[in-house]
Amino acid sequence: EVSITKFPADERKIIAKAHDKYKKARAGIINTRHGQIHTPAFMPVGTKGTVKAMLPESVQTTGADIILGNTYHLMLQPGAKRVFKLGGLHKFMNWSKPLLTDSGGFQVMSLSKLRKITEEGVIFNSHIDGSKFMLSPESSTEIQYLLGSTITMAFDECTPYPSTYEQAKSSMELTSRWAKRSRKAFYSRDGYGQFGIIQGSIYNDLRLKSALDLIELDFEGYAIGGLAVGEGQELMFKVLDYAPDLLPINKPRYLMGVGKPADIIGAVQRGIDMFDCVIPTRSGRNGQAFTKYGVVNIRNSKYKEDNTPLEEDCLCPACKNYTKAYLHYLVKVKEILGAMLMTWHNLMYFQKLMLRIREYIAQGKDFDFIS
Ligand SMILES: CNc1nc2c(CCNCC3CCCCC3)c3nc(N)[nH]c(=O)c3cc2[nH]1
Ligand SMILES: [Zn+2]
Repeated sequence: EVSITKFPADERKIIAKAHDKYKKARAGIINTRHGQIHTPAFMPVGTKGTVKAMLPESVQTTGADIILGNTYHLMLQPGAKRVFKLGGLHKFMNWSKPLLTDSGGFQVMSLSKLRKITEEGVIFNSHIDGSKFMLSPESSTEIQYLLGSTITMAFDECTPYPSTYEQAKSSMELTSRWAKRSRKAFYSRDGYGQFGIIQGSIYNDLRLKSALDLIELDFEGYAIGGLAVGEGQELMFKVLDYAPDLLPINKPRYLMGVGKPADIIGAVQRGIDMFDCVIPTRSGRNGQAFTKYGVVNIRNSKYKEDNTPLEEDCLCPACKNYTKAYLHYLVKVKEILGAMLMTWHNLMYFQKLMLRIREYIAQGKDFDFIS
């Protein structure tokens, strides 16, 4: 029977670290209806039903087990009911592996114009044509069902940073009430799961209360929200020094919106299993390549006659068949192939990082220095 098992708890695949600094790092497998997810996992972002500039089969060759769909964009255009009628997002975008969709609240706050937060949900105007929409725990959960998400996120409010204690408290309490309604609206099926999202900003008692409220709802996994919202790495790690431990040890923990390689390594060391971030795709299109030598801004004129690959031992098409000079040229003249090759390399880089982290954990080795 395939289900979103947390980690094969009986086999305790969670490998507690010998070295006390890494005792919270763990490697595991999440079994879903659409295949396995090896954790720690990086999830590329597919904003409008596609990982920009990539074919799904290319995303697969980078090693990604799961990608993100986008509830906010897809509900506006082409509409969740239409995607459902067309066979669901997996079929629509030709991605047969796991799909995680965010609940949409975060995108509404960052993308839509006029919007109003009420107890019921968020009322907003589409950034496309200004028409009026409402996202609520019920409608968000239904939209994610219609899209066919493997992992559905509870509808939450991402508490802005900075927030006073009072602001963070009332925001977290709203998220707890919405989580209850999201859980009630979720149609549970084997191999599919719903994750709760804890809030509480930087206040540890609020983070604890949020975790207790959500643990009661027995989600298949838990996300830590309200981070990577401008607080900076130091403060984020301060919260991560305790927040993951508030969550059930045998269920997946997802840190939303993170992050750069160093952020990912630090968060894995603190017990996080899943990540999503637009950095490899968005910065790739903007000419930034992640390499073992650091970030290469390929538009820099020092590369215009550099006949060497980004990374001599990288197996991606950009490194196997092309030079920095060619990538420099393509990005400068805004050729589509430039976006494709830079994105492909960055996704490969992030997946290689996750693979090495999983290997180091499995071998009981420290993985502080890799990035
Ligand atoms: C970048 N930092 C950050 N992102 C957060 C996100 C979004 C995570 N990424 C979703 C994808 C974005 C691109 C399109 C597809 C969905 C957060 N989402 C929710 N629901 N709650 C957060 O507290 C929450 C907090 C976040 N912090
Ligand atoms: Zn490469």
